[in-house]
Amino acid sequence: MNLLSNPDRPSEYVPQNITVIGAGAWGSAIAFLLNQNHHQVQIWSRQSEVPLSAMVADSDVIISAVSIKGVRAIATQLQTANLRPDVILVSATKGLEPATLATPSQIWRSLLPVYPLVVLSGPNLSKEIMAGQPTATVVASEHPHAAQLVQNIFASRNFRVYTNPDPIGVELGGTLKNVIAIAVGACDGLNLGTNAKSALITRSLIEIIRVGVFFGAQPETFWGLSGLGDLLATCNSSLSRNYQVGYAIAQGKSLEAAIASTVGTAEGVNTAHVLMEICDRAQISVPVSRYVHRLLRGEITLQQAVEGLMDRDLKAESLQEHS
Ligand SMILES: NC(=O)C1=CN([C@@H]2O[C@H](COP(=O)(O)OP(=O)(O)OC[C@H]3O[C@@H](n4cnc5c(N)ncnc54)[C@H](OP(=O)(O)O)[C@@H]3O)[C@@H](O)[C@H]2O)C=CC1
Ligand SMILES: O=C(CO)COP(=O)(O)O
Repeated sequence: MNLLSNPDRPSEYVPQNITVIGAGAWGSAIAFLLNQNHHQVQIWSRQSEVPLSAMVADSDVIISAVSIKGVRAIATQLQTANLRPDVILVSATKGLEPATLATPSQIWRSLLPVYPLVVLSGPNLSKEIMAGQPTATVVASEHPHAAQLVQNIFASRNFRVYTNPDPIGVELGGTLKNVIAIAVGACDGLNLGTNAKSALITRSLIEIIRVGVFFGAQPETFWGLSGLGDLLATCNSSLSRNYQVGYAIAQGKSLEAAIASTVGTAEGVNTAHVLMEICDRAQISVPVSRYVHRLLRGEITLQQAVEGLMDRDLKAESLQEHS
């Protein structure tokens, strides 16, 4: 059945098969939500005995929830798989690829351009979702019917899903806040107070928007769940792995020890490096992210980062600031 052929289908329409790629924290939470909605869900990971190409053969929807380092390998495998012609691809990764500076959706689009792609992102701490706590998210696509279909398959009493027509904006909100969560974790680890934390979060949102606009995103997207919403969630929760890394560094741990003490992937560490390359090339002013980057590279101490941010030239509170 062509899932896109009937835009007027009833909202309770249930696809036959969904494959979730990635059995980490996020892939497991996604599968949990879909199982609750009685879909036929299968999870594939590198440990699976069934080849990916065999598992996806009958899938109506394929959801990728692997970390950024796995995205290209997975999309490349799917290029030679015998996919349904009407399959919908969903990208749930929050990261940037070092070799190409690409976002996950840019990788998916370049390798599998013929299939509608939906980006799923929002304030979605997996442990809260697995505990059945109320959560909202965003599904964004240039194909409105694909976004609506993904909205319908996920929506439940505990999981409220909004559509959005700006996939790159939705994706970058979720990706770039990981760098900021490291800064805010460090801020909390140093007990710098609520004023400092609010200033960090608010000024960081401005720099996330600057980068987003460079990528062609709509500024208003970043005021929504996938921007401000995810920034607030990740910067206010010790469940966030990125926050945990910043907090551990403030406790005196090395970056290596901070990463080792964090269960799961903290994408913000890699994202900080890729983001700096993008911002250096495009001359985008991102002072908070830049100090996080210098801290992670061991170029400055945390105390120097705090002083450096506070000592910068005085300026107007403007979005249009350049370096
Ligand atoms: N956890 C959360 O609350 C949320 C996470 N995200 C994002 O989802 C992504 C995954 O996060 P999360 O599940 O938490 O991380 P985990 O560390 O728990 O899991 C990482 C997943 O990526 C897979 N993976 C890593 N490298 C490769 C590779 N080279 N090829 C194939 N698969 C690979 C792992 O497979 P394997 O087990 O075989 O190593 C595993 O399934 C990240 O981008 C994260 O930012 C987004 C929203 C919420
Ligand atoms: O993206 C997330 C919540 O929306 C998860 O954040 P962490 O990757 O920092 O745990």
